[in-house]
Amino acid sequence: MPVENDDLVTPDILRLEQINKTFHIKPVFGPAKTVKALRNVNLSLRPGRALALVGESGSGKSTVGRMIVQHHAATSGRILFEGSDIAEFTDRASQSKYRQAVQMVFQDPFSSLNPAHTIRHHLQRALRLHQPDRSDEAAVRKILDEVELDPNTTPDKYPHELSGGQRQRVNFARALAVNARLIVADEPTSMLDVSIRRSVLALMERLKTERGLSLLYITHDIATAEYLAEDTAVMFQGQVVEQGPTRDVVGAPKHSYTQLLRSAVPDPRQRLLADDNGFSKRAKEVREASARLVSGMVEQAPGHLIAQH
Ligand SMILES: Nc1ncnc2c1ncn2[C@@H]1O[C@H](COP(=O)(O)OP(=O)(O)OP(=O)(O)O)[C@@H](O)[C@H]1O
Repeated sequence: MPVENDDLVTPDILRLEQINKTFHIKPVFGPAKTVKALRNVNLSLRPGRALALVGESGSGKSTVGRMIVQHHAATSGRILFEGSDIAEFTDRASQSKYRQAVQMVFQDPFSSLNPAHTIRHHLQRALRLHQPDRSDEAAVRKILDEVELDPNTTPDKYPHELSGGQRQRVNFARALAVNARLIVADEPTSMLDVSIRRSVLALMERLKTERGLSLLYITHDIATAEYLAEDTAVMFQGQVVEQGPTRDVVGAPKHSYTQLLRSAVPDPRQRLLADDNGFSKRAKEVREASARLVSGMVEQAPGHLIAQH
């Protein structure tokens, strides 16, 4: 189907509209503080696609993820899932349906697995709750096979008996067991060995294309966006500074902060010293300019939006 038609008929699975999030911090000592973690964030994700949310530490990426899974409420703005405002999912039935449909995979693959239970227990529990007619051993084996874990040996293992990469695969298997439609993956590969990061990204890509899963892929590594995501949004200090098709945003960035992020892809041979050809000075200037309030987004090419400050 041509993309133009697809654009017309496919509604977003997820949409953030003018999201603001302010944290009020009351330390034991010293004055109370407010942190504007998100400022007027607008994002959208199509079903069966991946959106990469890219930015350095503290830019607000995880806050976006945690708001989508309702760990935090928005200070203002709306989050729409399949067209419905998630703030209106207040009764038990609609909350449970939403928590089934949207699953989060965290950076630490151990954090959401219970060390006292086998992998079979984790998956059967998820299946029993959400797909009771499919909670047998065959279903466990099929899901393990789907995430490329050995269906013969894995069910009896405990989380500590698996590698980090295998544990992360179990987390994706659990999302499949509950029949999730959207996975929010917050730095899912950053605690894994470099050698296996790519295979976990490849698994996510496969779940997207074969299962039709939608993915919000949160990462500080802009280079990996190209591998997985059709669209990319770049955040800095709580604001989206550039967004659009990944081939444009990552391939030909227009905002000076995205360009900085691209140029900062680490080169182990290069150290940022005083004689770094002005890179540090330029980086400081770009960061200062990019932190200013976004006054609007200019459409550079179809769907490719650049913040004006
Ligand atoms: N629960 C909280 N209470 C107070 N401040 C918070 C809370 N969560 C996040 N923040 C603040 O909000 C800002 C954005 O944090 P967030 O964790 O979303 O950034 P991030 O881009 O995901 O960074 P990282 O990759 O380091 O997690 C930071 O200034 C952070 O200190």
